[in-house]
Amino acid sequence: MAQPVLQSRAVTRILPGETPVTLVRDITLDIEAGEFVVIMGPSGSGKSSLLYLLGLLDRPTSGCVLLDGVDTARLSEDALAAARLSQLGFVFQFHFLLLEFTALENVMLPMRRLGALPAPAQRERAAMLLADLGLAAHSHKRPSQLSGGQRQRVAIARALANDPKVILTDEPTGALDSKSSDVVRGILRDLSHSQQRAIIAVTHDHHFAEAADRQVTLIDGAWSTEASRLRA
Ligand SMILES: Nc1ncnc2c1ncn2[C@@H]1O[C@H](COP(=O)(O)OP(=O)(O)OP(=O)(O)O)[C@@H](O)[C@H]1O
Repeated sequence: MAQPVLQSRAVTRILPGETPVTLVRDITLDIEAGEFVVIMGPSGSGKSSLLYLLGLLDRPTSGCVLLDGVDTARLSEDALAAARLSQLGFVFQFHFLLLEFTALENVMLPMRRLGALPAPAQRERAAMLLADLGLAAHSHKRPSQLSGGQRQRVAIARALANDPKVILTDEPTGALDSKSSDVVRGILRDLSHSQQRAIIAVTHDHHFAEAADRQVTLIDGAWSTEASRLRA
């Protein structure tokens, strides 16, 4: 069987302090290439904390996260940043696009940071990604000239800029109307099934259950019994 693209092994994250706070405990999860996994659970159950750990934005207190079989605990901060830039894509509830840049320039940014392509190729790829997401006519607009759904599609194009294996997304439909939410869920599903990218989505949006391959649930930082049963 193929190596899972992203794995967490008994990951626990405790915030130290006078009263330590356990964000997540003993989380084991394997995510395959092309798999669309949704993480659900009540507010405060640790979903975003887990996504940050899986996205190498935070380090576990114990346990480990493996990216393509590599134990990321061994990586320096610089190496982690390089792995995030080249292998992971992020989409958050609020788009975090740079307001003074056009859609095209926003999508080019991660490519400029990585520096693997010459500028004309970066521009060409950004235009292609925007066109694939139905935004060819909007590539020279700034975020303020776009609708919420269009901005979120630009954010998805930006997440795809460096051709990541994994897309991690936190409430991608949280600020969208139901029509735009349908579009975003469909795009994420297509990215997993047609492009073989692993998609991990944290959400309260129950419509994701229909789009995803697998749903797991956190309660108080740990898998719920039901999720454990599904994993068995
Ligand atoms: N820096 C912090 N200091 C103290 N407590 C924190 C910190 N970050 C998170 N927490 C707590 O850890 C728990 C998990 O938070 P997290 O944001 O991961 O939950 P969540 O499931 O994503 O919530 P929501 O659905 O409301 O976004 C919450 O009880 C939160 O208050």
